[in-house]
Amino acid sequence: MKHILLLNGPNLNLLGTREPQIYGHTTLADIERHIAALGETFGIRVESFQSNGEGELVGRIHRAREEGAAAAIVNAGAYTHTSIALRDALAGTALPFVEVHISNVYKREPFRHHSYLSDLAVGVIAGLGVYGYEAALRFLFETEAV
Ligand SMILES: O=C(O)[C@]1(O)C[C@H](CCCOc2ccccc2)[C@@H](O)[C@H](O)C1
Repeated sequence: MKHILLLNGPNLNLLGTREPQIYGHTTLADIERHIAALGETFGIRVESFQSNGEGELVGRIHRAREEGAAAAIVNAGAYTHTSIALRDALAGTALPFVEVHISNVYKREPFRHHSYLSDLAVGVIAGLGVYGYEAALRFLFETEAV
């Protein structure tokens, strides 16, 4: 069975517990369960990983490629806006990925308007709430990226 990586960055483990006005009430565990279940209907195994550490996220990207992941869904959190290391890991492993943001970062503070990842991504989804993760998975399946 083909597999993909669902990667979530710093503070996304807090989803559903704080700032619901921005990020909603769905927990990360709920997102991971939903995406895994939907992936199964597509014949895709979804491996989920969340870390608050930049280095751990970099290492998980390396491992995904080593293990033959076909693609990734990446919400790098605030590292989106700061991390050349994550950019280099995604570029270096050539893992096709969809960048997802729950909030519409372009309606928020200017420092969230730049991403070190977007030009490497197959596509970017922002502002659709947690539905962005499902849209990313459906896109990867329908376009046979996976
Ligand atoms: O909108 C997104 O998904 C973001 O990637 C979320 C990041 C923040 C994740 C923090 O998530 C929390 C969730 C609940 C409570 C506190 C933080 C933010 O730094 C990006 O600019 C946009």
